[in-house]
Amino acid sequence: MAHPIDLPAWRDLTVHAGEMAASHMRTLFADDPGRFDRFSLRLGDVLLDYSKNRITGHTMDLLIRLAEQAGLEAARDAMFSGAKINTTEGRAVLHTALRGGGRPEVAAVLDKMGHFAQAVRNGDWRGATGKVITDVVNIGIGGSDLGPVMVSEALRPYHKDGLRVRFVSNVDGTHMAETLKLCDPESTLFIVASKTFTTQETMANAHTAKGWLVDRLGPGAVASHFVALSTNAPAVAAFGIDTDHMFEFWDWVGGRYSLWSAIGLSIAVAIGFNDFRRLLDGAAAMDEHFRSAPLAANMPVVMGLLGVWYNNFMDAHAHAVLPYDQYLHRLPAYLQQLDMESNGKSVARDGSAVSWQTGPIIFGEPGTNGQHAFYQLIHQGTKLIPCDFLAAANTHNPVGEHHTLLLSNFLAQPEALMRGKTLDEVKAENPDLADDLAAHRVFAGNHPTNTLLYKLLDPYTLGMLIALYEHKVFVQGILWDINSFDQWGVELGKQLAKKILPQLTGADQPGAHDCSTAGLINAVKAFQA
Ligand SMILES: O=P(O)(O)OC[C@H]1O[C@](O)(CO)[C@@H](O)[C@@H]1O
Repeated sequence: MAHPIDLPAWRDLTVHAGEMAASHMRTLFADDPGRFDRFSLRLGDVLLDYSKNRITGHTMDLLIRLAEQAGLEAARDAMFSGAKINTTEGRAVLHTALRGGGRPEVAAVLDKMGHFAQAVRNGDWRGATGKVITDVVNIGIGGSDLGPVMVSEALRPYHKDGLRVRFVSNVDGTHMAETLKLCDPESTLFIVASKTFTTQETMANAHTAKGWLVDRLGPGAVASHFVALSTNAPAVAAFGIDTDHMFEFWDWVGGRYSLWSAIGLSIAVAIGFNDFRRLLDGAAAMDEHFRSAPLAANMPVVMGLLGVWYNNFMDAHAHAVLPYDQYLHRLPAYLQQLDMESNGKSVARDGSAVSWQTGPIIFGEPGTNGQHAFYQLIHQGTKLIPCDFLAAANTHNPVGEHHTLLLSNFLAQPEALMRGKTLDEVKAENPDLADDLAAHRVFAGNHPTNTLLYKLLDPYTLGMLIALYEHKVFVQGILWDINSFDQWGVELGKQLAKKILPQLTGADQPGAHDCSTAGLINAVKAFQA
């Protein structure tokens, strides 16, 4: 395939971006009262308003043309068909098959997960001394942690009372130590979640948890207090977990796309299998939309293209995710892995170096916390930062006026970012203010936002939202001609950490390091002496 910058639509968009530089969204809205209807999409109980973007109908036409010229539809179909599109690892990319039905091996594992979740929840599965499980600790990192923890937090209203689900990821012993302080070994179940079952952090945490349990209940207790989620049965057995207590998945499920697989077991235990199924069904509905809706009416396609528009034609380097929904407080962290591990690449699919920008920096915090932290820079700084605003129209917690207050902020911020405030408006509000002081109160506006409004954060809707972002990331990967499904960039640090480990613990002198790293190794040892 031609590189994206060589596509005719890329050149047209470059010219068009120059034309758009002089226009302001205020004017676009003033000139077109139908803009909201024209630039919003609805799928079930999810509404995407993308009218507050620096776009016209012509912009969208050109972006769609770019997608067509980049072969987006064929690439999407190749993913769904199971073609080995992860070429650097020779793997298919089939997380959509986990929620679509049709694969007997997927159905069998889901069935096993359902029975297990039910047994833990109703007290049929007990600890070694006969106690009911009250605490479930998921031990995993990256995709084996971020998806489960984000969803588990998001669906707290659906948790079973009296059953606590905890997550340990960091190799920092503090994470495990502080978690174990909260657990009773007799009623704690550990879920060791690792696709490879070799990840250093997870293995260290799993061994520590096993040691803690064995010290208190003896080695015979491991069978009732440990289960594994993995693709690597021999490593699970070598760790000491009976493979009957292993929930399998496959190499065609990428770590950051794995919450729908056995990796979601902690979610199924927390919310019950029926609600886990609803999560999968919501994702499947978004898959079907992505697969069948025309590009111009396709939510993930539109969101992906808008990101490309700012990233590649308007010099934006970051993208903020701003959930006005406390239950989504881990969404930005989850999306950091999904987006940045997928699209943080600088080599095109043919192995050549890219000469265009790829994935943006993703960051965010729940609203309204972010408003009192970093929104200043988004409103008045020198950088263009497109934002996604998310909120539920209805709350699980109708406490006083809170939800209306929250929604008023959720609606006000995108309006403020779009409109801005002119010097004349500042002066009209403050007639006596000197010009040099008034200048500080001016807002340029014209800051782009997407707004995702949904009826209620339930499992189905959450499944739709997550799949929406997965496919958005896919769309962008195709447009940037990169492989969104490998992650070679995590390897070098792992390799070097392995070399440094014996130098920290033994008498070995640090060798083959730069003088900074060697100096720091020696300083650590000196402080520890
Ligand atoms: O599930 P595993 O094999 O322990 O891997 C955990 C994470 O490590 C990575 O390979 C690198 O960060 C992620 O892609 C993955 O989600």
